[in-house]
Amino acid sequence: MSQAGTSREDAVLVLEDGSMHRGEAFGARGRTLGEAVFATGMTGYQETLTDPSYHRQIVVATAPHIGNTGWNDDDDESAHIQVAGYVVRDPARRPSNWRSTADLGEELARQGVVGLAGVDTRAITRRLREAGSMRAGLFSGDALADPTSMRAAVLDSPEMTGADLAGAVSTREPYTVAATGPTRARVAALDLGIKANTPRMLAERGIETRVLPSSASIDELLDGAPDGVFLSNGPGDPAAAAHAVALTEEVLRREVPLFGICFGNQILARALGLGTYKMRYGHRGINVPVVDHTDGTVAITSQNHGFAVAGTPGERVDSPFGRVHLSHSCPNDGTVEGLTCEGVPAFSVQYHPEAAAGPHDAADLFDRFADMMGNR
Ligand SMILES: NC(=O)CC[C@H](N)C(=O)O
Repeated sequence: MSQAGTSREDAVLVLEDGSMHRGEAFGARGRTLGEAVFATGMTGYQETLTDPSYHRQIVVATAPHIGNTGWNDDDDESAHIQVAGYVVRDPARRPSNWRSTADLGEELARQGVVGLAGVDTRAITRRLREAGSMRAGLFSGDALADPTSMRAAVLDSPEMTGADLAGAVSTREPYTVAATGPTRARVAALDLGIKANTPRMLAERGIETRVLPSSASIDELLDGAPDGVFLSNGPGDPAAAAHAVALTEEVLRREVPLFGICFGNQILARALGLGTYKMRYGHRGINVPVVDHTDGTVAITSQNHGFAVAGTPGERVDSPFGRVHLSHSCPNDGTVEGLTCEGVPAFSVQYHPEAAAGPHDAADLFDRFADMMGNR
């Protein structure tokens, strides 16, 4: 190894379709398996890598040059890197930023995350776009093997469809994030893979957040009679998240104000009796447009999802909890991007108002939640 983090050692990405993409080892050496997905953000790799929603996914960065600003002490969205593996084209040889404390390749190695560099990430992305996200493996160092056995390992690995993963990333113990300034409301957040910026943005609005493990009971969730319940983002298939869906049904029954983002949007949908499905390749980027059908406005949003809520954007459908407006959609492909309940105080979006990384167009959704709790 020439220096920690990067070297000219071989590494290979093996996709489920049998294609092999050879490049150089980046980060830790070894073997990792996961679902290969592509992310299009030009910036924000540290937030992406530490977003728990990427658990068990091998992320391919379409931006060709990654690592320019190194790694810093401020931008983690959780306690550690969450992706199963990282694939980049051209890692920065020398990071430069006033906040940088480490090199990206070194940090991946330190945290034991296997990566691959020096491959044509746009060609890989075109393959994932045509064939869809697929199971994959990264192999380097001692884990490099003959193509047949590497592909067999990939074909042996679990599918993302049906995967119940929130429990693997959720907090073990409850914790509280205090409001900045006087406390205006108290929220119970079900941690299905929550990002650090969410309680922070609630705190800025005078909201105290108690974060609970995904396994919490309804009594634990509603202990102390919170003013609202928040359903976080998170990894895995919403169809496998039966406990979170059951909790949500009970919250809706009790008419406690509820706000969900991303996985939380899918959980709310299922609690309302709507379906969710696996998208071909999903939305992962920081410039995804979303139309709000209530007023025709468009927001540019941060997104990271591979499943979506079924239905026709703009329509209103009946649910056990009253009418539901499929109130938001993505104009790129017509995917449902948000729900507004008209019979109970609940709404959700498929995108990330907490951004980190990404634009702040949707930050007012936290104000909408605060107002909903204020008007209780
Ligand atoms: N960011 C998220 O919450 C992702 C939700 C879900 N795991 C999906 O892939 O669609």
